[in-house]
Amino acid sequence: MVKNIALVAHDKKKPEIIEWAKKHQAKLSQHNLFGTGTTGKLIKNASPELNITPLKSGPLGGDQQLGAMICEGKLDILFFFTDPMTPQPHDVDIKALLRLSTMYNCVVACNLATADFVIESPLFEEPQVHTTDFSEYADRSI
Ligand SMILES: O=C(CO)COP(=O)(O)O
Repeated sequence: MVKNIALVAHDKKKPEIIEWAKKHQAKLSQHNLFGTGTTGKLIKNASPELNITPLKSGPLGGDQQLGAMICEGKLDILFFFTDPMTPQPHDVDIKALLRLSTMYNCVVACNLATADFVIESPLFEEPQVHTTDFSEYADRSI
């Protein structure tokens, strides 16, 4: 089952996601890949066989673009290697992206250990089954 997958990393975590993507390129290459600008470019340089659709750089709106994809049901998995030790100028966008991921039951891996669990899971190849039950938000316009 082909999935839409995003690859994103903060600057200090970029070497980690580049290596991780290279290690898992055989699996990742079976799916539709998206990346925030800088992360996507660096992964593609290191693993040219990974066809990554580039979005804006994170601080220029890339996180927001991914959030919009999640709202529209167009993203299945978000691999987002975050840096918990460095303040980010677009912190509000990062929080918004992670909030929408939670809201819409998007699979999210924010570190290497979880990324390994997700990509090695038998569910990785299965159709996505988790959707959000919006009935508790019935007073909202969906
Ligand atoms: O800042 C990011 C995610 O919050 C990532 O953006 P870049 O991939 O453009 O560095």
